[in-house]
Amino acid sequence: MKELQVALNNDRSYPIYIGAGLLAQPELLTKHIRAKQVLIVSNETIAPLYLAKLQIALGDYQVETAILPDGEQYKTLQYLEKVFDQLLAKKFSRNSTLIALGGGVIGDMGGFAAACYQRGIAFIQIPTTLLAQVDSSVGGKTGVNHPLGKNMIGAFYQPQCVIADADVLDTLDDRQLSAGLAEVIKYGLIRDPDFLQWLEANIPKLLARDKDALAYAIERSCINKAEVVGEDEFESGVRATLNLGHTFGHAIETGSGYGHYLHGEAVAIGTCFAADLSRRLGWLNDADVKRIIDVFQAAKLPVTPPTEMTTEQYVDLMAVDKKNVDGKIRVILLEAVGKASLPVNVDLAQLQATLNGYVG
Ligand SMILES: NC(=O)c1ccc[n+]([C@@H]2O[C@H](COP(=O)([O-])OP(=O)(O)OC[C@H]3O[C@@H](n4cnc5c(N)ncnc54)[C@H](O)[C@@H]3O)[C@@H](O)[C@H]2O)c1
Ligand SMILES: O=C(O)C(=O)C[C@@H](O)[C@H](O)[C@H](O)COP(=O)(O)O
Ligand SMILES: [Zn+2]
Repeated sequence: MKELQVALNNDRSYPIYIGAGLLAQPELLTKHIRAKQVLIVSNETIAPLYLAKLQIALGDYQVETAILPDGEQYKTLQYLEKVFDQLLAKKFSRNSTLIALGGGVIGDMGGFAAACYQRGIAFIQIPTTLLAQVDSSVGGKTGVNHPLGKNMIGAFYQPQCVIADADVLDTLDDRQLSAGLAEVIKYGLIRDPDFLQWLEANIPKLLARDKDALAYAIERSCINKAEVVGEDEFESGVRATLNLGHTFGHAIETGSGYGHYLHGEAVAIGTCFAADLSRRLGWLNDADVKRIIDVFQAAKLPVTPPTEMTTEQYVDLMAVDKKNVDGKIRVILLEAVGKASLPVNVDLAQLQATLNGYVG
């Protein structure tokens, strides 16, 4: 097992445990639980696979469950309410613990529920998708979607620990594995060019679920994420680089209806779009853009946006991005392959012209 640390101020640092068979090691979990009441939040797909293991590990606790329907379209305030209903119905007190057992949707919702319930109860992330193990379970961004914008209601709220058991990825389907690779590739593009090179050589192994390759990709991704979050927990600077591809990606997710495109797929398309904008600014050349498109395609990810949406719809949705300031759309671009910019104001005419090239 590998143990990494997310280093934060005020004693809020926490470990990320990465390895095989971790769900069968109850002490990893129990050493972070302070009192008897534990609520496990999961969904209808994951619970039948892994809930019993956790319940066995927590044999001495009062374990209750909140099982949500599966899908990005349920990452809403309405379904968050189901978690609060259960916490209240079972009379959970302030020293109780919420465990999020699932992918990014469950992690974001569970974390937000924990942040809100009685103004904050302890929270543990047990990520079960590649995307959640390499990105969403680390760093404390929690929240839900709104019909008009992705992750628009939420809080920064850090977990007590993250337990990433690589074995659970065995049951993940290939499309979800590829979606996770989009965020893995992101680290290479924004700050870790050596990792990008490694990925270019090893994506076939990752797609074939080679255990060593996956373990390495998860660890190196978490190292990158932990470093960025440790430097800028609340996104006043460098953390915004983790949003590469997300301004456009979130517009695709919201505009096409949550759940149609997976988050990682939308991020892959959004990153290729950001690469195109970076080329127009003279920061990348044609070969750089091709290299970026190639790496996503090698990971079996889409690279062009849905044409059912219009330029106007895209611009409208990008106008509600959290990085925007004073009504100006701001995006993360690439100054080079392996080096992200901080948020850049985009010229509206150039944005529209670029979008017209894709969607007419
Ligand atoms: N908080 C953050 O920093 C952050 C970072 C990236 C993404 N996100 C959010 O995460 C969400 C995407 O997360 P995701 O890609 O994990 O999607 P997801 O949570 O919807 O999970 C994907 C699918 O895989 C299933 N699943 C999960 N684990 C499984 C397993 N082990 N075996 C079989 N099936 C399994 C789920 O039930 C679901 O159907 C988005 O809402 C995105 O906004 C948040
Ligand atoms: O941790 C971060 O910071 C990220 O931006 C990670 C992203 O991969 C993630 O999708 C995040 O939820 C997007 O954040 P948002 O602030 O744009 O909603
Ligand atoms: Zn993301």
